[in-house]
Amino acid sequence: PAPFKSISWESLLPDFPKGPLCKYRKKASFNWKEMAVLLDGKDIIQLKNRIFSALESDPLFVHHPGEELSREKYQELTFLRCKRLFEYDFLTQQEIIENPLKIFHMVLCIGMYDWSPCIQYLLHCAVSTHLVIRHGSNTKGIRTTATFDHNTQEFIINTPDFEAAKFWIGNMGKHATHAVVYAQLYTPDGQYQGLHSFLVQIRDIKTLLPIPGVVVGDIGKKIGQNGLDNGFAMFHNVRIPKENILNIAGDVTAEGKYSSSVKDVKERFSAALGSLSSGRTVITAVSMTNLKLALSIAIRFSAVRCQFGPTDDEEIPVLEYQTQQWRLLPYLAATYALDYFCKSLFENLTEFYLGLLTKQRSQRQADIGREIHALCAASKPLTSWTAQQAAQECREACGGHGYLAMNRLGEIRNDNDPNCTYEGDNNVLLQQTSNYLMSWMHCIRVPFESPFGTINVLQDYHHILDWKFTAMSVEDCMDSSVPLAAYKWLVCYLLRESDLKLSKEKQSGRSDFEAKNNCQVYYCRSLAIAFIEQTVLQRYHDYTHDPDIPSTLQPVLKNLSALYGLWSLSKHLAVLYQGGYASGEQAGRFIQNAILELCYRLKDDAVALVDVFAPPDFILNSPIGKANGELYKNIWGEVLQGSKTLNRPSWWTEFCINRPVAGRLKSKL
Ligand SMILES: CCCCCCCCCCCCCCCCCCCCCCCC(=O)SCCNC(=O)CCNC(=O)[C@H](O)C(C)(C)COP(=O)(O)OP(=O)(O)OC[C@H]1O[C@@H](n2cnc3c(N)ncnc32)[C@H](O)[C@@H]1OP(=O)(O)O
Ligand SMILES: Cc1cc2nc3c(=O)[nH]c(=O)nc-3n(C[C@H](O)[C@H](O)[C@H](O)COP(=O)(O)OP(=O)(O)OC[C@H]3O[C@@H](n4cnc5c(N)ncnc54)[C@H](O)[C@@H]3O)c2cc1C
Repeated sequence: PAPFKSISWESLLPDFPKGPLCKYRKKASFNWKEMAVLLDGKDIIQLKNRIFSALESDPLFVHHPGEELSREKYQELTFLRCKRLFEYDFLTQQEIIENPLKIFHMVLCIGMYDWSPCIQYLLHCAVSTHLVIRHGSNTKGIRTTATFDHNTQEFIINTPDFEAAKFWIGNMGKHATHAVVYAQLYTPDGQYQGLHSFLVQIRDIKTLLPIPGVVVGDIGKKIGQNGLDNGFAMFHNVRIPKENILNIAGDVTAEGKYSSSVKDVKERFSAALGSLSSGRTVITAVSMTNLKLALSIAIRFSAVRCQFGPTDDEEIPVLEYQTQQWRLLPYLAATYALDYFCKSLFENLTEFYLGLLTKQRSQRQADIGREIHALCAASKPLTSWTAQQAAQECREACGGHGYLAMNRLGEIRNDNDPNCTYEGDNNVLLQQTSNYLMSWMHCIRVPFESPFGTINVLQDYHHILDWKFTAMSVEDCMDSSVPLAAYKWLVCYLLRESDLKLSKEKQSGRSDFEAKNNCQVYYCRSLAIAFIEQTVLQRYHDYTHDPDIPSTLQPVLKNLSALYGLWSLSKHLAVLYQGGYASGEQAGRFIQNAILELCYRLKDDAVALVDVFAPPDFILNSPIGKANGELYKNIWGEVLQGSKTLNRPSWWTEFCINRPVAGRLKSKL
């Protein structure tokens, strides 16, 4: 990040309008602008400002308060906005090469406005990764085939039946003309060669009508993201040129012989699916961004909305209540920890991609691929579920106003929901992470490390299993080193227990498949979750305790780190006791009291902490979340903009004239 002193705050981060939120802003222990510059740096803040102001000034992105768009209209508008994003072309190639993290910020800025155009745009950009890949979770079981015909030098793509249809595919419902189709490859000798991807034209580029042999259409209304057109497709012996195989995993010669630099079918499978890691990393960040949106709204609301008070004539902001603090502030801490984690994961991903681009074939490159896969297969579940729970908590934390669609919490919740499912169902993905961790069990006795160091904790496995909770007071628990130590024990313990359970299952005669199935709940699933929480906390703890962090910001950052760690850990208290890490009444009580104390200490910083990451009002688009904190004026302003707010309903005669005759239709039997 750029150094603090060289920056002009006025141009980069303008002050917020005066209003009811000033009271809390004045109480903050730190300067929110200094924090924003520390976390993002001047360059990224400028990029964000550029994108936000382009969207705000563009009539195509204007909001339509009080207006219900039909799905067809919303899809059309989304497509126009997506086209406009291509016209803006916010980043030059040079900028991306110099700082790939800018792609990440660009995507999230657009998504803060609306995920539908953002994802549509991403999917168009990412056509080279995977527009279509579908047999649900079990990708090995995809039944679409690609058979090479060496007489015509074409692949024949075929969907055997309706159940094998591609379904859910983004952009495919109405407008995609080409798709990347994953299919099982067969060579003319009848040999099966595994999963490969192919570029297939599905619609005519001039008329948008389907190509002969392709049945393609829209799957219908979804719970959220309705600007996006998700579709289905079936292929009836559709012929595509030989060059359309995307030869990541292997290729076919003109004579129909299969060749691949990766000999092992299993490795080819991983290579074919490797691109999914980028999607999962992006979705981790998308979910974290939803946390930012939901919390910006709920915390600003809570700082202004007053209910009850110590005396009859004094009402206090609901943020002053312990419950409200405990419901919201741990999610605020999670947002900071996950934001940092997302950036670091993206950097890991960039290293992986650079290796791919420079055709690295080293062991390290392969290990990076495995580690990234294990990390994002658990970070996507962690972050999407955290955002899901937070969106609901924020909705309720804003009371009735949270349920008003104009305040956007419902949209955030519904648009976040599929993050738990697409690019791999969360529960299915967690198994990938636990498989990876279990695979390290055989190395436990020799020195080992992973490229990003996330499994290095296992080097001290035997020693860590003897650790105990040693804090002697609440004050002792106020640093993230305490939950971090507990997490290290938890990961080692759950790894040992999962391994033991698997061995027992196998010893009792169960097949490998059955044995694994019987270890899912309370063992492997908990292991994967504990591992990713520990990794997020480790990275955030290291960051917040770095001596280079300005002393003006370090106390609040350390509080956030401690709160995130303790709050996440508190969900595992039963296992900490069960496994003997904690004992007696005090341990649990210290953790609970430390959480409450940290919430209390952070409450006066909460508004400033959301000011750091909240997008401008136009982007946040929530009257109760506006930066001026004028809750009631903002709500009224929006309510009165509805074109029919004060109108008599078109069906008024049904009420006033055609009155019901009570009991007229009652059964006479
Ligand atoms: C300068 C350079 C800068 C570069 C920067 C990079 C920038 C990148 C930006 C890119 C943007 C990307 C855009 C994405 C847009 C995202 C926006 C959101 C839009 C969402 C749209 C939704 C799209 C979809 O949903 S697509 C469909 C996705 N479908 C799935 O995910 C299916 C889920 N199922 C699976 O993935 C698999 O089948 C799985 C994992 C369940 C495997 O099950 P199975 O039991 O059959 O196999 P295993 O025996 O467990 O595995 C065998 C072996 O393979 C390894 N492996 C599996 N997957 C992977 C992988 N992805 N990567 C690596 N390795 C993998 C597995 O670990 C096993 O290995 P072993 O060693 O044998 O254990
Ligand atoms: C909004 C949206 C957009 C999408 N866009 C695309 C797209 O562009 N391209 C694309 O290809 N796909 C897309 N998808 C599909 C998506 O990738 C799949 O829905 C996802 O991978 C989950 O697969 P599934 O629906 O078959 O669920 P299933 O696998 O049928 O899962 C059903 C339930 O069974 C459980 N389950 C399954 N297997 C196991 C197991 N082994 N152990 C324990 N539990 C298990 C799951 O946890 C889940 O709760 C999209 C989905 C959505 C919701």
